[in-house]
Amino acid sequence: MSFDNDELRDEYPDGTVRLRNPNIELMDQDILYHLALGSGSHDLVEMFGDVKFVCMGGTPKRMEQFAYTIMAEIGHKLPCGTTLQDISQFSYRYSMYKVGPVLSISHGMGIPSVGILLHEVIKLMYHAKVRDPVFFRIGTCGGIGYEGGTVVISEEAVDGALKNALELTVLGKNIQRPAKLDKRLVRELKALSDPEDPYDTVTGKTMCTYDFYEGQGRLDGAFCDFTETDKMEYLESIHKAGVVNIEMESLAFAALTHHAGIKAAVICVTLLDRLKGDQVLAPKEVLDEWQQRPTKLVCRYIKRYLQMKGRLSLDGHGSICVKSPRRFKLVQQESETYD
Ligand SMILES: O=P(O)(O)O[C@@H]1C[C@H](O)[C@@H](CO)O1
Ligand SMILES: O=c1cc[nH]c(=O)[nH]1
Repeated sequence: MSFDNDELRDEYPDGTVRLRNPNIELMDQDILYHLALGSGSHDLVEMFGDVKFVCMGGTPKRMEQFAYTIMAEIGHKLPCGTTLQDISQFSYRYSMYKVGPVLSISHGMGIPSVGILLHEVIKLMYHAKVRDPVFFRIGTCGGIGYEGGTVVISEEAVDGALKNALELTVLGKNIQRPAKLDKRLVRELKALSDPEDPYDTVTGKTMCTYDFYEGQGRLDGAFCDFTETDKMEYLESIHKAGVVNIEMESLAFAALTHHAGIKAAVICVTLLDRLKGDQVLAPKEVLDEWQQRPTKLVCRYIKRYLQMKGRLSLDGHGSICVKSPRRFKLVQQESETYD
């Protein structure tokens, strides 16, 4: 596993997530309000200490489906007659599912929503003493020059003015956080795309906006003060600058994970080519199938990682096995923890 931000990796050599906030360890307890969890009320090490992958996406449904998909892929078994529990159900904000070493969490729409979640999930990683977690955003986007159904792995995130940083107003002053993503992770994910996949998987710059309509140059919002010519000039200019897709979370996702020294990637599927239109016209069943595509890539990455770590392998009969340093058993037979 590599890190682009080597400075941070040197600073925190044991791989645990350290907070850039001295106040937290002085507090009696830390209430992760929007997750319905707390360091005083829950044994976060026991509950989350084995987490390795944190996968986020906009909707609770997508992330519940992802949790069931990854469960089947890694052969994780639930006790008979049980279903996955939404751990953050009583926050009434986000949904969170845990499947072995994988957390699947909905982040809602836009930078403020994903930003609040990232603060609390990064603190959760810290309280749980998780080592070297990898964060993924599994999302949807508008393509720039790419048809609907194309998978885009972000090389970096830029704002609507092509700035590669998240701007925040803190105590009345504007601060900027670089919105960097892990380059090696981009290459590893791209290498996991299969030539047999019936769609393209591409890499490039992702533009992140604060709005779906005017902010993304749409002509079909409730308001529009520009012409179609203005819109096309803008979209062509960002296309020329290397932007391949537009969505609404990557800037905060890249900036906050980078600031915490956490390796992260953004993988989205395009719902339309914005050079050809504004409205999302694909039927619901098609949209549902497209949304599975980034998920497949992330599943391949997680399975590959677990196989390389010797925690997941195929036995002589083609069944998935989960190994631990102390034991090796068929996961089909019982529920597993990854230690
Ligand atoms: O992960 P999702 O599908 O929520 O990402 C994009 C960006 C906005 O949140 C939303 C707009 O439709 O879709
Ligand atoms: O065009 C689109 C489609 C999905 N999400 C966005 O933010 N924009």
